[in-house]
Amino acid sequence: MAAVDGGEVDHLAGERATAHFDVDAMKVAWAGSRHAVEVNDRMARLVASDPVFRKDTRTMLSRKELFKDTLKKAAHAWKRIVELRLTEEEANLLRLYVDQPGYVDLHWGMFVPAIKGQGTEEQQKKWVPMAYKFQIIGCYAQTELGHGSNVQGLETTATFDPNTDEFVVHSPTLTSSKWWPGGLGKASTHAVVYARLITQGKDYGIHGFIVQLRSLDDHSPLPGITLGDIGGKFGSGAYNSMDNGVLRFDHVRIPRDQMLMRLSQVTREGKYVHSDVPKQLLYGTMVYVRQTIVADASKALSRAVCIAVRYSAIRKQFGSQAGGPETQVLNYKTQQSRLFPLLASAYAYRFVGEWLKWLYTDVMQKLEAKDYSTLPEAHACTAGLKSVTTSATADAIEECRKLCGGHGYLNSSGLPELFAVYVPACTYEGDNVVLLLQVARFLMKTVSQLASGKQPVGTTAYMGNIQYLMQCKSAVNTAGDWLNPAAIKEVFEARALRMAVNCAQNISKAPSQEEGFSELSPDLLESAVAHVQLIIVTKFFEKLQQDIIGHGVKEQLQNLCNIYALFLLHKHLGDFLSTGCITPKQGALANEQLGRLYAQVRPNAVALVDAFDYTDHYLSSVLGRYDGDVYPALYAEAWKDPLNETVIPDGYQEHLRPLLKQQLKFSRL
Ligand SMILES: CCCCC/C=C\C/C=C\C/C=C\CC/C=C/C(=O)SCCNC(=O)CCNC(=O)[C@H](O)C(C)(C)COP(=O)(O)OP(=O)(O)OC[C@H]1O[C@@H](n2cnc3c(N)ncnc32)[C@H](O)[C@@H]1OP(=O)(O)O
Ligand SMILES: Cc1cc2nc3c(=O)[nH]c(=O)nc-3n(C[C@H](O)[C@H](O)[C@H](O)COP(=O)(O)OP(=O)(O)OC[C@H]3O[C@@H](n4cnc5c(N)ncnc54)[C@H](O)[C@@H]3O)c2cc1C
Repeated sequence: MAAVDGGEVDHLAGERATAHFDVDAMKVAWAGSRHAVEVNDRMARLVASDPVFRKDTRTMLSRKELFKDTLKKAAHAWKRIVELRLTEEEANLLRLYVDQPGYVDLHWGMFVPAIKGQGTEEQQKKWVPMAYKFQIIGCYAQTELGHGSNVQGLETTATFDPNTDEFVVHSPTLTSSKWWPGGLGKASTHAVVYARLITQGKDYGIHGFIVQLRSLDDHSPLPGITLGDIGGKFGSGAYNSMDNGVLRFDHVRIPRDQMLMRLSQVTREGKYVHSDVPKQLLYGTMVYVRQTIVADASKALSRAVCIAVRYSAIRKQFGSQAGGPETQVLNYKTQQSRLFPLLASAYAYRFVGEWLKWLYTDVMQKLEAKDYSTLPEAHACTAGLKSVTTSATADAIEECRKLCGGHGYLNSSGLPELFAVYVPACTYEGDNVVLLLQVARFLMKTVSQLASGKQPVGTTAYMGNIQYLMQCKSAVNTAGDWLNPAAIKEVFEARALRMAVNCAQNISKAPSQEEGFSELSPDLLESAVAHVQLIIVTKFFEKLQQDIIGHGVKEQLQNLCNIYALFLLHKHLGDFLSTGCITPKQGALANEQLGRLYAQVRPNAVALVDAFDYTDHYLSSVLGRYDGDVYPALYAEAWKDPLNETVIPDGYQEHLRPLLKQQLKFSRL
């Protein structure tokens, strides 16, 4: 039981008793190993039991108070990490469970990886130990006021001066101001800055540079540097704990050896030398972070679903006859058909995230061995999965809020803040539409190479089966036939391939490839989504092939996998019908099967969210409490609001009383 701060009575005990599987074994399947369950649990409890990490009044703090609270939590987390000699794995989890975005996320998540990925060994030796000891704090300064998506359009310049062996970093225009980097506004002492490298009069495009921003003595900005926070953001609490910043350079000089030189170098004389590696490795930090964002999607989605499932089991409406009990809203078929696909998606994203981590590690090993062949696929997979999982998760959190009715709209439900903190994931680390267009570009390239006989590999291997997939017809005859993984995989592959081939054919009719791509871009987005959904479905099926232990665990995962796939089929029925992959009758059978699967999930629903093993502290929701004791908690929470500090509100004398008196006068007219 994970709820360290839950009450004595378990109002959900009845729900837990109906589960048909071993919840502890499911925790292992979810976390990836028994070790992962143990370390997650230990770090979550450590955070939950520490009063410094309280967050129940976070949404009521002013921006300044919230920021200071974030600094305090980050410093305290670091103190605990050092005192307890936590491993890197433990420290990362501790920060995750602190659950308050802050400069440390960018320091560990982007600054350090950028230096490790793009710095030479010598540069890593110099900078990484300082970063590891927090002697410096770093951020990732790429985006500018004028350009974010178009990285090649960035305007900041770094001009080499051979007289002094320095780069001169400069912001030539207002739009070249760095804008958005997290941690930049108030906390960072250093940044990895992306700027156009100019040497010997030639512009060599975007490169990374380590730039010191603030004094290590008194934290004041160094000469020539203008720094600040860019202002309040969407929602209460939420991402406002982060100091997203603005940065301008006025001819700031840095030593030549602060250019990140693993991929290309500038010599003492100012000669530009590019190593024999693809230029796109410059984007490596983004690929790394996109991969972690997919894992985060399952975390955020499972959190929202956990709240909505538990509350739906407690909440009762209608159905009372002659004083009998009312119906739990979780028993309504509409509630199930909205909620259970989200539950299934949380599991699907968890497993595809696990696979993506493996893919990323594999590609990195190949890159070390100078094999760059898998780079395009790694880019397409990270970009596509980041895009599809974050968009669906943001929508799902909002759906969970609605599934909790009016109380879901209260900050104390945890859902508004979760949404506000999560929704920028659709934009940062690459706008989701821009990233899907990258996937589409990769797909169009793969389709065009089919004609030349090149066999696609990896996640596009199915395209090699083009003769069959372009004309096959689904053999599904009964609702039960949709439980056959081969039947599902076949229609997902046929849909993805046919959509891609249709796009490629239509592009080829345009005056130019570029015009065709632009004109067809809305269709290309849908084609990219179909391909990415196929990856997620396939990886879920592959997970089921693995050794899954524990009573009933595999059966539950099979149900969830089928729900995920058939829900997508139902939602995108238009794609499957218009490409001729299935008939309307087969579509109806899929929907019939979905209803049956929902009925099988119903008695297991609460246990399936218990398997996420979240503490009440992490959930931070009165509706999602482990013990289900929702109403007293809701009632108590209301009284914590600053508005309830006085019975008569501030402003009564100036603004309410005169109004009430004036109304009296009018009523005499
Ligand atoms: C309640 C509390 C909850 C707690 C919450 C917890 C945590 C929250 C805390 C933190 C959140 C974490 C992170 C937030 C921080 C965010 C950071 C950022 O946003 S950093 C900035 C990110 N910026 C972007 O992503 C920019 C997007 N743009 C691009 O990536 C490129 O410009 C784009 C669109 C790919 C285009 O590239 P470009 O070179 O201009 O052009 P082409 O399209 O022509 O591409 C040329 C070829 O290169 C290939 N390519 C492109 N990218 C890559 C890549 N990354 N890797 C490999 N290859 C790549 C592309 O396919 C082309 O290949 P071909 O020529 O077609 O073969
Ligand atoms: C909370 C948050 C944290 C961030 N943290 C950082 C950070 O730490 N460091 C950093 O460097 N940056 C950071 N960013 C910036 C982020 O990476 C960019 O905002 C993101 O890459 C999107 O770029 P943009 O803002 O230029 O959007 P734009 O590209 O201007 O997007 C505007 C619209 O145009 C559309 N669009 C753009 N190009 C195309 C196209 N080619 N085809 C079709 N449609 C297109 C988009 O889909 C979107 O609808 C952060 C952003 C946010 C919101």
